[in-house]
Amino acid sequence: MCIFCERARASLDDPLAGLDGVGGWDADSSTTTTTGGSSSRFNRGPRGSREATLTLRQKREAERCEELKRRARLPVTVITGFLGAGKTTFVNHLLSARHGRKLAVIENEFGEVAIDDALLGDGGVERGEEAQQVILMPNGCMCCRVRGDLVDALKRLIVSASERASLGDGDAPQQTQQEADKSPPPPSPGGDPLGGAAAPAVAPPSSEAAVARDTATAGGVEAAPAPAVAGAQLDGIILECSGLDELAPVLQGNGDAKSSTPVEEGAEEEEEAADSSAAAAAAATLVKSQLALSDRVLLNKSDLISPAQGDALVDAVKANFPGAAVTRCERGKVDVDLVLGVESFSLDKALEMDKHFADILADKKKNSDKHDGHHHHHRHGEAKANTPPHGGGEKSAAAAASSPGRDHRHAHDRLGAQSVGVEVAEGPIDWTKFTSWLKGFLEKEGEELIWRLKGVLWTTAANGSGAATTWGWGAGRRTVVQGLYGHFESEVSDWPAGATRVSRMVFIGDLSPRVQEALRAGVRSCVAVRRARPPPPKPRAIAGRERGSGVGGGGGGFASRLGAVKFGGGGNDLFL
Ligand SMILES: Nc1nc2c(ncn2[C@@H]2O[C@H](COP(=O)(O)OP(=O)(O)OP(=O)(O)O)[C@@H](O)[C@H]2O)c(=O)[nH]1
Repeated sequence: MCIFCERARASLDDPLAGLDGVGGWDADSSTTTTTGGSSSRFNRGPRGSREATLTLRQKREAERCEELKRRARLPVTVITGFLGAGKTTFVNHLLSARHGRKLAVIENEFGEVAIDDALLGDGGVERGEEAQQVILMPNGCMCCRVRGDLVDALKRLIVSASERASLGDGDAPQQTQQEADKSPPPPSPGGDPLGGAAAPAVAPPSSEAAVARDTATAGGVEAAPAPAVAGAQLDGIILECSGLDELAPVLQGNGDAKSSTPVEEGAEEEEEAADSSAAAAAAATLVKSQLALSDRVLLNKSDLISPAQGDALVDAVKANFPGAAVTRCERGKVDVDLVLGVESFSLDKALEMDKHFADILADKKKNSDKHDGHHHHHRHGEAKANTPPHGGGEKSAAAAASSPGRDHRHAHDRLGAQSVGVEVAEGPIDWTKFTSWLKGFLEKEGEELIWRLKGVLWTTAANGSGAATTWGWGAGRRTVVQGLYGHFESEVSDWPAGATRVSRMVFIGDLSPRVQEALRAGVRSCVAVRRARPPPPKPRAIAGRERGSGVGGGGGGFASRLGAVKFGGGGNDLFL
């Protein structure tokens, strides 16, 4: 707060204090003094009804300071939900809807290779009129590994918003609080990736997207102390989907029935069964903990269930989590006012969360020297290095009223998910080959192995036309692949002008090292074979009409003309 504001505040708290020497205060009578030609009256009426009047300049300063404070309040919305629940789809809805806010998305990408950023924002979202911004926080759990990054990102957004506010906004017309709440800070100059186009929002981590999309968020961060922000104990939104058969028991309270059982070393089958049980229990815990912290619950993919199932699920959520507003939707399409700027942050929940963090730290310390007792989640000696830190939502686990004492690591680890990322830039993927390989792989290895796959592929031009790979790659297509549990779909479009062609795929699931390697090799094996360009057509007799048109006159000219039209000027230019 600036010196003027401090004095102004002090004077309003106690008119006898502060402001001395600034405007002049006659303690004994209602007098007016003048400073620098500006009116500076501090009228003292009957005791207790004093009224201070600031100079225009002082008022400006104070207003500016308040403005700065107000603008620094950047609401943050955390979006979380399980793999494939529809978080990215929802964030894209937020980004493209016309709501008058500018949003930044802080996204915790779960996986070795970033995909979600390509699916958000510039990656093909039809944007609304407001500039948007996506900030990536690769591969981490919001509550542990990337917590510091999240705090940093939010701080920078706040600072950048404050800086913008201080740049000449003092003379701007005053907004109503409501307008101000909806009005994002203006872009800052210079293309600063954080301060540039947009104000903040947080996007989901891939799996539990905190968008803080657990991965996702949008909206604002209160200028709260960093730990509070980092805890993502802000507005929680869960996007849950159509897996109602599985979810309903969880919500009914018996989803934890298959809790972990002690596993004996060497009992392979039992261990696998326990793994599966533990994963189910961990998933249940995760869902419950996310729900416990959420103020808004979006039941997405309602198109995939019957109305009766939808009713049952809504009832179950309401019965178990009465604090949450439940909305059914398809493709995340809800009124944005339902989820942005609701300011539903709960201090109680936050405090509980802080306790949870303290527990985690203590637990971490206690176990640092011990062999991990949860050996069943990294079975068959799998390397742990690649185990994704699943779940910003587990941080909520301890905060979940139902299970405050849960071990944070349980939910992380028992999910037992690994991710494999593949990036290929040498050439486009032969789409026909890729689909055939993927189908074969899932048949052979089992569909349940891969929980989630997603990618943006540079595919041969043939994709979409059904034709086999041609001798030239052409411009290639941009193919978005989305898959859940053995089902996958694709969407083909053209690459935006100037975009770098590259293929990126991520697979998430119960992936042993062998399977991980097979997935990497499999994708790479689908790179299109670059065929030699066929020789130009032989010179042939030109029909009279053609000759008359001036196209002919020589076989070389014809071929050259053809090349220019179809292949961009002839030569071996196979890469248009
Ligand atoms: N039928 C149907 N499909 C949907 C709906 N919402 C999203 N999807 C599809 O579900 C798949 C996953 O959606 P995403 O938005 O990528 O899910 P996510 O939660 O971000 O997934 P992760 O990246 O794994 O965390 C995509 O193929 C979407 O097109 C919906 O309401 N109905």
